[in-house]
Amino acid sequence: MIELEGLTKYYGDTLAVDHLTFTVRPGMVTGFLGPNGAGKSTTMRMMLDLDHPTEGTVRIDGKHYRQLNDPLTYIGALLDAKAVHGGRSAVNHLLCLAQSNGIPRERVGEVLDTVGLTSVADKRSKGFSLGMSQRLGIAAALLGDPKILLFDEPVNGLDPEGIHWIRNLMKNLAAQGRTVFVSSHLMSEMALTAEHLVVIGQGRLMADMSMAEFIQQNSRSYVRMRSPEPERLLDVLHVEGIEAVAVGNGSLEIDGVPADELGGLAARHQLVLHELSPQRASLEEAFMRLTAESVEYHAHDGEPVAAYAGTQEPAPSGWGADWQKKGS
Ligand SMILES: Nc1ncnc2c1ncn2[C@@H]1O[C@H](COP(=O)(O)OP(=O)(O)OP(=O)(O)O)[C@@H](O)[C@H]1O
Repeated sequence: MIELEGLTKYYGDTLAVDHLTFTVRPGMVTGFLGPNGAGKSTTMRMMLDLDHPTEGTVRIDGKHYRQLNDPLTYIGALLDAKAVHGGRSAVNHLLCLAQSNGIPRERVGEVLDTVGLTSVADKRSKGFSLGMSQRLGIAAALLGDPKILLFDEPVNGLDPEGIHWIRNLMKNLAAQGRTVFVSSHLMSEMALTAEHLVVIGQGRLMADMSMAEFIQQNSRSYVRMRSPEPERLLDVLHVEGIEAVAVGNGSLEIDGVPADELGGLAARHQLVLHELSPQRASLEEAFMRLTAESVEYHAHDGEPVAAYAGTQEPAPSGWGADWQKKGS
């Protein structure tokens, strides 16, 4: 497993990661979520000793990364798919990694096959599309057959077939008892892949819980009812002391009463129902709700905004003119 304790990183005056303490456990896919600039990549880089913490520690199976012999056999990672020597062929890139980590060369062919790059194994990686580079990065992560895998935005650039493939790959790796830690901005994808979530905002831990718990705690669940006799339905609910909100189309929304209870009540009063549906928010809604306050950059509808909110500074160049930093 991966254990973080009080992990903190300052870049100059910028606090990128703020006393993060959590454990990533084996046997499941753990999703790592946070708005842009929340500190996800910085945290993953520190897990791999690519960045040094200002404070705190990361342990990989109880050891510091530097103490691992042949680290690729403990932990494999895809961080930046384009961070490869473009002049090298896919096979040579993997052979170099294999040699420096005591991994037999036959393994290179195996992982190229796993990620579907065998036919372009001898091509230079600088000609690879983003999707092909992602696959090569995943091959590198799998090379040492590690127990722990980190993937930063692994579905970037992949087509629907590729996304489906990586989803199954991650689930299979977790089912084999491995620790799989993955960041993604694609909430619908994360909802299908991860069982557990770690959510950060402005470098701080905001949630560390199961997917189901996260959605339940950070969203509203209610039941929608629709009847051709909305007035009578409202009366019946009123008599039972159940509050309902009319939302148009003759639909009512009811909080805090299970759908089967409401169905039973309608049946007892011989009320015809055209709809009786429990509504549960999506991961995306739950995420937006939890992180609304910690989002660093907001897009604005309508007129472009030229300056930071709450400061007199001009908006940073490189950002679209309609991006605005939230005053904190
Ligand atoms: N090398 C660096 N030098 C200075 N500041 C940095 C550096 N790397 C990251 N930061 C800052 O640290 C904060 C966290 O950045 P990080 O890239 O870790 O966030 P992230 O959650 O991965 O964001 P995204 O979802 O946009 O990739 C940001 O404010 C960022 O500007």
